[in-house]
Amino acid sequence: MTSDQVNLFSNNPTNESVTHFIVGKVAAVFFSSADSFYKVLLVKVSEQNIDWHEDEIVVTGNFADIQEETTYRFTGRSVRHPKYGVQFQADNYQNQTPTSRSGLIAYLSGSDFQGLGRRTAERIVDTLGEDAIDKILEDPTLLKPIGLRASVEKTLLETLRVNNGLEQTIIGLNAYGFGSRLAAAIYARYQGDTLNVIQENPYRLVEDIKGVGFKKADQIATQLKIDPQADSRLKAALLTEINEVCVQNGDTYTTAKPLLNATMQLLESARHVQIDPQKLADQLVTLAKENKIVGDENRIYLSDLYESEWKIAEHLKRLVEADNDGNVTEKAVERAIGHVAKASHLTYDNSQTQALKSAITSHVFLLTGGPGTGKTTIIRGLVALFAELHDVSLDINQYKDKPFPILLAAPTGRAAKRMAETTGLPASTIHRLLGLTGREDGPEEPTKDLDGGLLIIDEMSMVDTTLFQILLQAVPSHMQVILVGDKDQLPSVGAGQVFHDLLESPSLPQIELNTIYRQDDSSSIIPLAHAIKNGRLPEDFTVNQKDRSFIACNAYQVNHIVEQVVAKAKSKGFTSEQVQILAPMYRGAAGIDQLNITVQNIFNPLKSARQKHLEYNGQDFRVGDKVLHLVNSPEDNVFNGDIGKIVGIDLASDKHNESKKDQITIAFDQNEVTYGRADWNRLTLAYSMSIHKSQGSQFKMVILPLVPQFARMLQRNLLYTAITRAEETLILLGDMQSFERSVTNESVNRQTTLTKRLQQVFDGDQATPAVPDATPTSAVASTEPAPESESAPAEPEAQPADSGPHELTPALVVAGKIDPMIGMQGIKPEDFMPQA
Ligand SMILES: Nc1ncnc2c1ncn2[C@@H]1O[C@H](COP(=O)(O)OP(=O)(O)OP(=O)(O)O)[C@@H](O)[C@H]1O
Repeated sequence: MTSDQVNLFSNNPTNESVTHFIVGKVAAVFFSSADSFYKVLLVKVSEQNIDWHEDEIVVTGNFADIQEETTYRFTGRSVRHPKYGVQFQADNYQNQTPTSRSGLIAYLSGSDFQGLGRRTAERIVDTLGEDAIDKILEDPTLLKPIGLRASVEKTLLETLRVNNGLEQTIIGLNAYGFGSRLAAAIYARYQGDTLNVIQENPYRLVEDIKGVGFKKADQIATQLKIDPQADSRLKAALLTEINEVCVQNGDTYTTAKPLLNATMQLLESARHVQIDPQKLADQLVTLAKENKIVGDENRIYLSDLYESEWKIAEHLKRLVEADNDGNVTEKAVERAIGHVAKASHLTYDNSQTQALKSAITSHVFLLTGGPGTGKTTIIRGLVALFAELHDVSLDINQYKDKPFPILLAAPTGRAAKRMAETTGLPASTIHRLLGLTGREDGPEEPTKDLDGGLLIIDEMSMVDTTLFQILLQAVPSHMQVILVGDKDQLPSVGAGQVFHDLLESPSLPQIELNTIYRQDDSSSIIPLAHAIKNGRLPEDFTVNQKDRSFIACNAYQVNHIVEQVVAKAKSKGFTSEQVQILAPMYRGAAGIDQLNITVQNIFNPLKSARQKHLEYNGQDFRVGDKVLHLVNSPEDNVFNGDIGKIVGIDLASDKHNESKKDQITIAFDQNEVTYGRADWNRLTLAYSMSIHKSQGSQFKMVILPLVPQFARMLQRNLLYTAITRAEETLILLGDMQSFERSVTNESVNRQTTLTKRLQQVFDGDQATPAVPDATPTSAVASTEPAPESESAPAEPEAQPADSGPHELTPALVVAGKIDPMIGMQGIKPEDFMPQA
């Protein structure tokens, strides 16, 4: 028994030195959690030391692979459940393999081991002794002298491994410090090989298991005394840092110098060792050879992002050049636009008319424009136009057993909801449209194939490279695709600046709407947005308007002013859902964290010491709090950025709390979700939130502090995105210089190569990047059959339209089409050594 198994003394109220246990056969598994090892079992008790006088007992705990009708030894403690009475809460368990001669013979000749009779079982025990099972597991060749039939020997080994190995694996994973969720994920990946894999190369976990970072793997490696200069360690650190750089900056590639510098720092600080720079440079090249990264000129990409950019370009070319022009004449389009304008009582201006015409006759079309310029109006118009020109009904009741021919989608739940409201038609998140969970690892995810004639994506600026590639892959060639967004908003959270890059391409038809229509109600927020977009603050910026005001203050005054403004808003009837504080950073006197506490105490103060509340991570959660969900949880139908309200808090100590665990229940628009402690890191108070998290949402009143402390973040697109979240009232606070700085600080473009790929693919210029000595390759699959050669098989021809997933290019690098070493030649340690 490992030390992990004896971890319950402290829970034993009566006798500090006794390990409580139950031995018994599992009669039934009452409950088995889908995403962890948690199970509730009914056990027929054969032995125990907990003063239990009944035949059966309910045992709960984290168990990997419990077999019914198998005997286990559970260690833990008995607890009294308010509803179900006494249960045994197991901290650990072990398959109870019999150790006496007769027990062992009975076990081996029992129903678990097909084809093994009593006589053979006796022979095994007589030959190998009473610890036969351990010996066999250690060295299966010991069975040879017994002379078992091959199939019997195989079953015997497999069963012994299942019965005895899994618990050991889970115990081993626990010893490495993995909790139930991660242990389940790791076991699911490596099965019976789990501990071997970890012992051999714990750094594999970084690549294979989401949620295991370099530092965790490095800790295990230290435990295992793995050499800090080991290749596997250097490679894992390099991959971690490429990811980090791309995630942090939103770039799709990096270059050798910053990458190698950051990696060096990670490697040296984590284990206090000096790393040989030449070895690190060598491993970068090895990673390229292993197709995990790609070098192109001086750029270094993760293979997935590299391929995604190429594939986006190729899919767009496939769509643009698809042979799907119906017989819609220009005249018919003009006539239909007239009908639609009349029905909506609008006179479209020139660029709007042009947008409608172009969009409805293009295979792919991009529409951008600031707030109030008519993007939604055009989406509505296009839906009506499409319906008229293709003679389809917009009555969703007529599509009970067939798909609706127009697909509307947006990157977030809130944006999709707005789209549905403004069009009166079904709209969904892109993830839901594609049947994705949001936990996808890479661009190779299988998705649903889309069905219909027209796809409109709103809030396109929020769509990242990977998601866009997955989306395009699912679009059949006959489908028209219209991408709508505001190019001046912040780019996606994930890598890339897809909408920006697409708009840079002359090969994609596009229109920018510039005339502002939503001004009739004397809104001054929209003109402010347009002024900011054009790089200036209006003259009247500090003059209070009906719908916006500016309050000059420093960082240390922000909190107090927000307090006053929110208290006043509350007294005027504003609810916490309607008032949103936005800020660029979490820390500091004017940061999100501090403002959350302040505003929480106005909208939802703790009224008495006896009121239920739970503290977590410096936040105090109370019933009635507005909270933000931070990750995608498709199993609960809640997604990153969803805002909800706490409707219940259950404390473990509550008399009536059957779960005996601390829990928070939150009502979202769509459903209620209960979070156990392990999931609280998915939540944060949402009275104040980051501008990035607010993308795709709008609020009646927005309060925005900008102070010099946020200097690092102050950029034009950040300010622009923040103020365009305000529907009716905008309160700006801070100092003029910070606002001026934001406006003049033109947003820095991310490092991406999508525009370049579009140009290369559309121009048919798919030649090898110009690198001396690089193996000559064709960078992307051409739609023309590739010349046959011995080494590279002929490229399959482009798939015919609408034939399932649109996988034009096989994994480029993997298929040997791209030399992963391009750009890697000649990388020398001095290229990335810190400057003296
Ligand atoms: N040609 C037009 N004539 C009159 N009103 C118009 C015209 N185009 C748009 N509008 C009106 O202007 C307002 C803003 O338009 P719309 O909501 O389509 O803009 P938007 O670009 O989607 O704005 P946002 O991005 O802020 O949601 C709406 O009330 C709309 O009816």
